[in-house]
Amino acid sequence: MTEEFGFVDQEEAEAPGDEWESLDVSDDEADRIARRQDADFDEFRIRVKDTEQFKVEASVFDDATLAAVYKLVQDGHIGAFGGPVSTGKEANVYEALGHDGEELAVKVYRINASNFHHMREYLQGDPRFEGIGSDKKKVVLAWVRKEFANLRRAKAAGVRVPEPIAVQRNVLVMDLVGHADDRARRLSEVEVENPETAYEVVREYMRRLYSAGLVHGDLSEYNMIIHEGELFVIDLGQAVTVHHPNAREFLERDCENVASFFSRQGLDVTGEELHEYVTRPEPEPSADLE
Ligand SMILES: Nc1ncnc2c1ncn2[C@@H]1O[C@H](COP(=O)(O)OP(=O)(O)OP(=O)(O)O)[C@@H](O)[C@H]1O
Repeated sequence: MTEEFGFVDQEEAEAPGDEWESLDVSDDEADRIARRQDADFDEFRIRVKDTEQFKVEASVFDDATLAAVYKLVQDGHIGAFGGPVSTGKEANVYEALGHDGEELAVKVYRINASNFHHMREYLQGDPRFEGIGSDKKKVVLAWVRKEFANLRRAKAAGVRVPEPIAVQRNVLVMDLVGHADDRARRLSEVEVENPETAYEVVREYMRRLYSAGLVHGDLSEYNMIIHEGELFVIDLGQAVTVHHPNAREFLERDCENVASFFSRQGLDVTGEELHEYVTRPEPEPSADLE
């Protein structure tokens, strides 16, 4: 970990919930901080912009993004910022330290680089985002909050995902899987010692997600990470509810991707059979047991 932001010792703020009805992305606090004349924020901005890492990352950390990070520091979610874990076209993931030294992953979306037409396809038809409109910033910010809510829902359904901690504007804070010096690896990068067990875990997670009303929508060996033998599902930004008009198509594609990975590991599995397993209704509790 490098480049301390400084530690802001405050009561741990409540992480925002799934209350989509009250979601108002235009009235966002980080935007207000960025616009406001605030001596503390100005000092923070100068301090951060002076560090080597942020000079390099100037395209990601515009003033509004810095203000979002500032708010997360003030709220006690982030204590120190580390280097990048992954740099993508739409988002970068950084290591960070929390309030009590816990290791975090901070995913920062680039509003301008995001493919918002693609995002809109997933948002339109999702009852949580009715009336989202076509304003680019609104769409991207809704996407980030959607990823946060999806992580929560997946976790509540018993799917192993990084614990979501906070979301602010285009910045999502979650638990880091693995450690800064011992990174979690993508399923695609590891040698799967016991593909049968791994497949059973993945198919169970897909079933639990589906029973909780969600379809991942981009599931493959690239969006599952492994640490100390545990498998975590990540990147739930595009996950849609089962009511989405394309939910079936997305689920079929996820099943094909997963089955094709595991057939390459030597298993005799197909996308259809996986789809059947994931969508099979739960058996009713037997009357004998009541
Ligand atoms: N919570 C986490 N803990 C550990 N590593 C993580 C975490 N979240 C993301 N990563 C790492 O960062 C990479 C990118 O994350 P993610 O897939 O969420 O972002 P993305 O921008 O959608 O990436 P891509 O475009 O490559 O799919 C992951 O492959 C993983 O290696």
